[in-house]
Amino acid sequence: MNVSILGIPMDLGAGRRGVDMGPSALRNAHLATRLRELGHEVHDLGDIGVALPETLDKHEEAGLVFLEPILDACRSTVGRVAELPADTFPLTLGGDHSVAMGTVTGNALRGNPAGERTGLIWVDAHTDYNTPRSSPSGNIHGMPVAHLTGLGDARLSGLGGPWQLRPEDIVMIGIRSVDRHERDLLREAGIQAYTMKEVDQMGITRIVEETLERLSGVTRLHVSFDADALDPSVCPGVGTPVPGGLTYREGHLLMELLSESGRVTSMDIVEVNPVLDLHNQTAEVMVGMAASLLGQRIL
Ligand SMILES: NC(=[NH2+])NCCC[C@H](N)C(=O)O
Ligand SMILES: [Mn+2]
Repeated sequence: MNVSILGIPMDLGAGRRGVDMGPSALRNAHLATRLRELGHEVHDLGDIGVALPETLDKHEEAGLVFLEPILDACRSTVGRVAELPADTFPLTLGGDHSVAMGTVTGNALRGNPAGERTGLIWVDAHTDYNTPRSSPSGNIHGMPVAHLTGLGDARLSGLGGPWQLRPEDIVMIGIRSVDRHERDLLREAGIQAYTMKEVDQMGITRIVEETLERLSGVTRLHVSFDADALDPSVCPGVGTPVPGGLTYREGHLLMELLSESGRVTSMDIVEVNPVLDLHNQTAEVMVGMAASLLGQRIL
């Protein structure tokens, strides 16, 4: 396959600094080499330009911290991803999870004049379904999914023009941290979320079967993988760790089964924070996850 790597070195959406170095840490963990070893043709397109917080006044507008520079980066990302050829697999590297507003929208619009439906598999400890009103922090990385479905601030929810993600086309896996008002919004939208309780009870295999069944009507499928979905013992380099996460093998099994389905058309790796990491362990684990999604097998 043809794989296009694109970095979005942005930490403006997170409460702690450091995930702007995520793309660099992932490249250092031999991302491209690992994928080439699997037989893929890999093109690294470099990084999207993102403003540095040191050059900005910390600006909060209507409950949204750093709205303007985040909007700029997401708009550039939409443009860059949407123009990629239909036969390439975009692998986008965050950055905090607010980058997903750009990557998901860009992939949904990419070579899609007929308006085919896009499915989103959100692998995360958090549902990231806050709006500026429900958010306890004002940090935009807690809000991308809400904006993708049209809630919240009109500038962020309008990144795809009239395009919006349908709540029925979203499945979340690994969830164990949801804010109080965020929970009500999720329920109202009817988004399918497999919490860690369901992961424990049902196992990853059944969850993947149900997920693919639920998303059987979509032709394009994006996986947005937040490193904090995995347990902090596996991925310590994250800004908002939550105990009780996916094991190393659960993460790989999830990627292996999705890979076998042959239906995933793009992926993000986000929230890798080298400042908080141990010898780049988190980036190395996440490179392994991408490799499993792109065909790596034990035997
Ligand atoms: N992508 C993330 N790490 N999101 C964490 C969000 C934390 C919290 N729910 C908030 O909205 O502030
Ligand atoms: Mn997230």
